[in-house]
Amino acid sequence: MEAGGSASNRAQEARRHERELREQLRAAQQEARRWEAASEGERKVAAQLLMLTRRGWRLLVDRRWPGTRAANVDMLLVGPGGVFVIDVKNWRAAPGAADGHLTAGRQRRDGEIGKLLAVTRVAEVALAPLGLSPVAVQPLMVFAGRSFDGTLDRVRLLGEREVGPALLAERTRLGAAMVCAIADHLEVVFPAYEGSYVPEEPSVPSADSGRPAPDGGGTSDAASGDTADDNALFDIASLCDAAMDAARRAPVERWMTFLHPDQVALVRRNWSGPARVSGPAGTGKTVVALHRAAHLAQRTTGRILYVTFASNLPRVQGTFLRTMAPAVADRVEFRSLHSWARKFLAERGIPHRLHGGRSEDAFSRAWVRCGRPSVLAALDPCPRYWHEEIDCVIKGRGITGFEEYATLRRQRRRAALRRPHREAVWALYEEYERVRRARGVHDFNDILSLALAEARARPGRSPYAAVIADEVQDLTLVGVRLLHALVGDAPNGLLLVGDGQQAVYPGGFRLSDAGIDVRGDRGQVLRTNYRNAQQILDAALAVVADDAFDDIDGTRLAGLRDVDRTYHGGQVTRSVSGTPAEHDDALLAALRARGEASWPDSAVLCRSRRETAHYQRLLARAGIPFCSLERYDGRPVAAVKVGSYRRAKGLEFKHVYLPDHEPAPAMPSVAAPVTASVTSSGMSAVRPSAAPSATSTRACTVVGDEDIALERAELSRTQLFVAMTRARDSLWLGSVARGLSDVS
Ligand SMILES: Nc1ncnc2c1ncn2[C@@H]1O[C@H](COP(=O)(O)OP(=O)(O)OP(=O)(O)O)[C@@H](O)[C@H]1O
Repeated sequence: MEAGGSASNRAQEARRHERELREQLRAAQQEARRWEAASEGERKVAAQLLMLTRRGWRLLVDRRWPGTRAANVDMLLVGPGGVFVIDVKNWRAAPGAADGHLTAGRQRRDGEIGKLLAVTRVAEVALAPLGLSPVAVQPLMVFAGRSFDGTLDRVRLLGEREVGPALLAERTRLGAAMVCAIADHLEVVFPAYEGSYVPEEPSVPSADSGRPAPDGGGTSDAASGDTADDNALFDIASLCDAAMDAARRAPVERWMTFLHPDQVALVRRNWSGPARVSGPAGTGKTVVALHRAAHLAQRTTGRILYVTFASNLPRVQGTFLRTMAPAVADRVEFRSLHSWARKFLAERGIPHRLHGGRSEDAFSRAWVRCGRPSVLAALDPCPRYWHEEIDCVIKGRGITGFEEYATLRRQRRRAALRRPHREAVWALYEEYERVRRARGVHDFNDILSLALAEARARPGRSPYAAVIADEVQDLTLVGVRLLHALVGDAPNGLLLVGDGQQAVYPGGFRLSDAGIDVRGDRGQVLRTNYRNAQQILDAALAVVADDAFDDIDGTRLAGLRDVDRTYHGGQVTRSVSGTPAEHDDALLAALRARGEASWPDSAVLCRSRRETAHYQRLLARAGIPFCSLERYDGRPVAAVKVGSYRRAKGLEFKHVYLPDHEPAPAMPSVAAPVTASVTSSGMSAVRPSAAPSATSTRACTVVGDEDIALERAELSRTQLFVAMTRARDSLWLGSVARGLSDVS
């Protein structure tokens, strides 16, 4: 009964909508008939656009092009869907768009595209001070008397029938007040011609309305002599569909259209060589990088490569770009660095065999033979530290000779290794390489080194006009060298985006080590946090306040950074439980208390993969829908996201829950043992005392060297800081009072 009732309500609503659209289109057609100087085809285009003006859009017709003597802009249209710079073509011959060329019959008309792009740029510049990103200003060519739907460069090409529905279906970008402000601004920048052909006063509809287009070139129904009412019937159906499509889709997020004018300036900047954008968490670095990618794609015909270290982030960022700049989305390639390198090697026919598991196993064997019996075990008996030393320091930096390693200043590594230690590390490294090669497998570092060697040996013509690396602090030196090799020092070629304070992997590098110079205006710092409510940012900064860090540009920065806050308030909840079981109950209670509606905007973030699996099981048992961050692609999904701190990099959520969040203890003497207890449901809840690294699932509790313990503690504080700064509105911090759980 209820379902039937709502279906009938929907049908009534659809009929009301249809009546409204029919009236709006009929009125627009009557008004368009008064455009005496226009051809019939142009009037039909105008009717479609005038119909939009009855739905909150503003249309400016026949405007002067500033800076030119005689050139004009056919139309500027501003509405919920953004700003459109419109050129109307009333060609006798049929338009075509193939192989990158615009044609009218057999004639090339590429100059028309160039002209439209040039005037669109003028509009972009004019709107930049209002904070409008170039992605929201779109060039549109409309063919009177034609049916057409295509794209060339970034220019949308539409026929007169397609234009109304296409614009109506655009997702909402601008509110009514902004539409007004932008249109007012454009009216000043693009002044009207005197004697513009839109009459001020309504006049009697002309007798010839509805006649076939005078150019006779139309092949579509539009030029076939339909009456206005027939046209209305035809158009109404597609307009209705488009309006319903648009209503179904949520508005485009504000940051996809508006930026701070300083951000727009970075997006549009001309850099003479490699550049870097840095800044604390949440200051809009990724937002700038995505707009920059779209902007460069709009400016060039080449492809843009956008890479990160994390494998899940490219999917999310690709979804964002498709939403904010669909016209250029297919020219921006989102990839994790390793997946890109493997594709590159395959394309170049370079044999490779990546096998993480067998490589791990090769290291374990090397450790047993060469590491455990050496001086290294006295410094840190846990092989993980030494595995990281090989991964992040030796192979990550592409070091192939001992002497280079012997004198290396090891970034972000605290333990002072004397020569005998370094000799022992080198012996371990050589043994690992020997075993790995014997097994015929490559590790992740090998993939990047092979790709770098190939890129340098056969540079060829880069398929990329530009390369953008996000979260660059997590790449290795070899990784950054590889990206640099793709575009070199070309103007606007390489953009590195990231924040040294958020480095969640050991080791590190300086850009100068990679031969990359970003001095002067090519190194830009963002300082305004747009993401985190103040309480959350303060709590997160307190965690790393005492941890000064080396940035990749070689400067040393204090942990407590100067950040301008835009978002006050927020909620930080600390929950301390007596046992792991009580802790997990508290997490479920907190999730339930905030309510089901909040779950799609919530994330439970965990220190390790093992803990992630534990909390996924917990939510599954509690009947709370969840989605693994490994699979999340940025599209709305009605489930709580669950994943590790590392998988959450670059992402954000309204509500973040960090169960068992305490960072690793700072001193070896207080290193906590692995704790295990049995919950009331009989489930074993095992929690390692520190966040295990990706290279080992075992948690190390025995630490020999104080500096190594301090380094580990610092890294785990950084990881916690990154996880905390994923929260926009609320942050839940759960912990177990260890003393209590140990005796239970
Ligand atoms: N100009 C702006 N106006 C309003 N919100 C903005 C603006 N710029 C960015 N934001 C918002 O700030 C949030 C953080 O942006 P972004 O993810 O780009 O920051 P980030 O510096 O890359 O963060 P992190 O380093 O922590 O990953 C985004 O959700 C976006 O909504």
